[in-house]
Amino acid sequence: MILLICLCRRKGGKKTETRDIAPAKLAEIEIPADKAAGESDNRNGGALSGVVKNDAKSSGNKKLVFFGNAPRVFDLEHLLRASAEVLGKGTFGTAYKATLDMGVVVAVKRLKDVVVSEKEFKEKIEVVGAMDHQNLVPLRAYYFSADEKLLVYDYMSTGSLSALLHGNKGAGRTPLNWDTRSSIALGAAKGIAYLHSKGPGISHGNIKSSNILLTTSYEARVSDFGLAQLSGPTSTPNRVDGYRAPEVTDARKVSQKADVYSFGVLLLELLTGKAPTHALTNEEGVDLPRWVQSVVREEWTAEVFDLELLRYQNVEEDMVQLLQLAINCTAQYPDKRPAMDEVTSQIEELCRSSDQRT
Ligand SMILES: Nc1ncnc2c1ncn2[C@@H]1O[C@H](COP(=O)(O)OP(=O)(O)OP(=O)(O)O)[C@@H](O)[C@H]1O
Repeated sequence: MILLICLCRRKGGKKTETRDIAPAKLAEIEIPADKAAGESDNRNGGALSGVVKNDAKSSGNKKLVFFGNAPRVFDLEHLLRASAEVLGKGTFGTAYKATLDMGVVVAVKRLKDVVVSEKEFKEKIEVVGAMDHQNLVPLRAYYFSADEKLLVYDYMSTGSLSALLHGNKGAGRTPLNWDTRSSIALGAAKGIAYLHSKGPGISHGNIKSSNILLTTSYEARVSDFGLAQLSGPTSTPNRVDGYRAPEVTDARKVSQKADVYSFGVLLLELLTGKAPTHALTNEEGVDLPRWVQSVVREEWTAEVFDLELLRYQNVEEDMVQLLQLAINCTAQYPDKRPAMDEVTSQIEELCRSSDQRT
């Protein structure tokens, strides 16, 4: 999960956005040992200190460790005093929206089932914190103690692509047009390609629409990078969810080509408006790659595309090309899938051609 943060700060009552994440440079803030209390989970609207465990005393002076050069406008004490609202429970723990008393809003992920030692945790999380790209949600800071592992990210107020696509089907829903969908696809592709560019062993491992977060101008930021390697087998992503590449049997051992498969499913989701679900589960949804390939190409326009997209007829050819790319990404054999930088260039080209047409 990586993050670009728009740290939403209120300065003199005005909301500002900070996006400049510098290459990882650790700065540590001493935290008082007498903070944090309570055991309860899943609180809505209470202080974060009511959620986390009180192990700061027994663990000595634990610190909130920051990444990057952004100004340190809060410390652990502020964070624990923040009012917390549950955003959702994910594979790796619970995410909270935390509003600090000076007006800063951040997202805090409280990790569960961390199996690695403190040393290993630090090594792995520093890799995450070092990622710096405008299409990633930046990890701003972390806290590690015996009982609590907290990650602090920029809070993305527009929420996730999943919520946008599937959350509100009612009359008040804002339709997502082609330009927005294709630029979300491009932003997400760039974020993933950046991760892959950091080395052949680096992959995201949990690409899905709830991990594509959006800025207020609908730019995509990929989140949740690097968490699978911190967790035990029980909390590895439940990838029998339609995004998992067929060759992935252990969700902790993913690959760049498995990310490409998951990204292909994400493209299908953007184009069809349907949530992917594995064919073997009984949940609502469809096995998107299988379903799309069962429809003959001549019927794609009538059968496959989200109805909301059909009003943009001058870009139909681009939609078909993106669908073809999604099918290539979801090829059964990893070697047949394109690399993420190739996927990015193709979407870039598509976006350019759509721009010329509109
Ligand atoms: N930085 C953030 N800003 C705003 N919302 C966020 C942020 N991080 C997570 N969320 C939202 O919080 C909810 C829970 O997120 P979380 O990443 O914990 O689980 P998930 O994406 O549903 O599943 P998984 O753990 O498998 O990725 C999701 O709706 C997600 O979109």
